[in-house]
Formats: sequence, C-alpha cells, structure tokens
Amino acid sequence: MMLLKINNLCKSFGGLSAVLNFNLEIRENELIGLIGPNGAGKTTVFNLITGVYKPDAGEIIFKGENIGGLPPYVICQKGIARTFQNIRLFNNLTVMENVKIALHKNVPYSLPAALFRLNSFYRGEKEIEEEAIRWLKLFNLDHRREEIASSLPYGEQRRLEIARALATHPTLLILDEPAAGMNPNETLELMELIRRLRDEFKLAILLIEHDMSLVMGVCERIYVLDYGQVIAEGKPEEIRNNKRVIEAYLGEEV
Ligand SMILES: Nc1ncnc2c1ncn2[C@@H]1O[C@H](COP(=O)(O)OP(=O)(O)OP(=O)(O)O)[C@@H](O)[C@H]1O
Repeated sequence: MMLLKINNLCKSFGGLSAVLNFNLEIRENELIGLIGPNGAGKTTVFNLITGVYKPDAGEIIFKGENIGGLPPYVICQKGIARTFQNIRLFNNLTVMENVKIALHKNVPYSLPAALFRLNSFYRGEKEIEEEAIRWLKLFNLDHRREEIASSLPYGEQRRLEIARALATHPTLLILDEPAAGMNPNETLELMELIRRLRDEFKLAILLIEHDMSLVMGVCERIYVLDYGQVIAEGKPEEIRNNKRVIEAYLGEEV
C-alpha cells in the first residue's frame, strides 16, 4: 500500500530553487535511498516532509492526507520520525531520558493525574520506563542507561538517535546520513540494523547517504537529485549504470 506520495514539491530560498517539481513514492515497508551531489536539495526534501519548512507548492500525501506545511510535532504524531545529519540529542540528559522524552508523545495518563500525582500517573511513568529500557536493550545501549548522552562514543550516539526516533512509533523513518563519521565496520553494523528494523517493525525507511556501499547495499529503490530535480529513479544496479547519474557525480564512484 502507498504510504507517502509527493507531487510536484517546490521550495526556493531567495532566487534559488532548492527543490523543483519533486516527485517520490514510498510504499509500506520499502527501503528507499535519496542521493545526489552536495547541495542537490536532499536535506531540504527531508525538511519539507518533516514540517521544518513549508512547501512553496506541491503536495506531501502521507497515508492519504496532505501533511505539507503542518508543524513538525503534528507530523511526528502522524507517524514520521527522523534523525539529523549532525546528531541532535538532548546532550545534557541521560541516555534513558533521551528515549523517555520520545515516549511522552503518547503519555498513558491524563493531565490531572500528572498534576495530582494519582496512581495512574505512577503506573504510566513505570510503563514508559519499561518501554524505554526495551528500546535501549534492542539497540545495545542498556549498559549506558544513566550516562550523559554527549559522553557516548559517536557510533552509539547515532544508535541512540535512531532509538529515540523509533520510540515515537513511526511508520516512516527518515535517516539523514546515518553513516556519516562511521568507520567501515560501524557502517556494516548500521546496514544490518537498518534491515533488521525495517523487518521487525514493518517500517518504511527513507535515507540520505553519501556512503554508496550503504545505499547500494540496503536500498531497494533509489532517487537521484541534482539541482533540486530528480534525474533518475530505479533499482541500485540501474542507478549505478545511469549515464546522467555518473555525469552528475562527475567521475565520483557511484
Ligand atoms: N535555509 C536555507 N536558506 C538558504 N538556502 C538554503 C537553505 N537550506 C538549503 N539551502 C540551499 O538549498 C540548496 C540545497 O541544499 P540542501 O541542504 O537541501 O542540499 P543537500 O543535497 O542536502 O546537500 P548536502 O549533501 O551537502 O547536505 C543549497 O544550495 C543550499 O545552500
């Protein structure tokens, strides 16, 4: 079933068309890559989908509803979660607190229960704590539970950011350069993790990545952006041999 359908999306900054008549389709449980040279408009597309920017024109249809221009927290509630190119954790909070914040999107108690500290508040908080621990175990971060997020090694901060995104129970997970700054071993582990998450949580995943081994290794379909426009779309082997794509990367290895 179709999950996300983007029609003729446009966004300019001053006189510059960062995204121009952009179209994309993602079905449930698909793993899609968005690639392109620096400045091609990839992050702008992510910022449009997640409500950071309002589209100038076009539609972003998610589960049949146009979500273009809605605020980020509403888009998150509708089932889209993301990570950022430069990791954005709550640096001064613990690992556990970072995940608990995401779980407070759907608190299992009422406002009066929280204000008057009713039993349902304590029960709800316990449920949140237990779920946070389940997420940390899944991402092999449980032993770091009480550590401050910014003190974690880089690869673990990336994993924590993905755990926090998943704790909002998305149906579409958007990853902006998840392998940036990782060594080849960490990248291999990340590829394994991305495949596992997609299968276990029946997720659709859209990722931007400059690491071609990761994109070609995990994505089923790839969209290639250049100067804000899609210049190619297809399976990894089709993209690898596409003349326009090779030209856009000007001899870079695809
Ligand atoms: N907030 C903004 N204000 C002005 N220009 C912007 C803004 N955001 C992006 N741009 C411009 O839009 C174009 C597309 O940028 P974008 O960050 O989306 O590209 P990208 O494909 O994600 O690049 P990279 O791979 O380097 O991250 C660039 O020319 C960029 O300078």
